[in-house]
Amino acid sequence: MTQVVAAIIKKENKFLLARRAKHKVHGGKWEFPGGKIDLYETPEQAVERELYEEFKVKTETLKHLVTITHDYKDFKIELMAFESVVTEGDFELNDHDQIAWLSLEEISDYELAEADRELVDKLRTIL
Ligand SMILES: Nc1nc2c([nH]c(=O)n2[C@@H]2O[C@H](COP(=O)(O)OP(=O)(O)OP(=O)(O)O)[C@@H](O)[C@H]2O)c(=O)[nH]1
Repeated sequence: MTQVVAAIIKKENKFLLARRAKHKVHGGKWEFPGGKIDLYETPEQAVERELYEEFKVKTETLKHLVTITHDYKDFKIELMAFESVVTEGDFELNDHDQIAWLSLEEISDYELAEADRELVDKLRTIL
């Protein structure tokens, strides 16, 4: 099972989502930014590294919020979501073609990565 981390970044009741670039696996789908955990890395280090690679922003990981698993048939992921805050930098797009700040209601209108529907449902109950 592939371990993936995702950052939940909240600003005035809106959450940061990013759209995966067309050429990537699940291209065109919206997700919470993050990626696979590298060998010898903690989940927190992975979130912070990914956010820097993807957007050139520095973040601090506050706490683990929820973990879900999803079976994409050809691979299975364990998706761990962490509450993060941006401490430095302005968003620059590298791996995504768009970002958006959305309320939990607005998120329903976006085409999410399959695994994220359950994640959003869980977030609704705790945030
Ligand atoms: N970052 C992120 N990935 C997600 C989410 N939901 C979800 O199904 N995934 C899936 O988890 C996997 C994460 O891989 P990735 O491609 O973003 O990770 P990476 O940057 O480390 O990988 P790469 O360097 O191989 O491209 C992808 O298959 C992605 O579609 C989510 O909310 N955030």
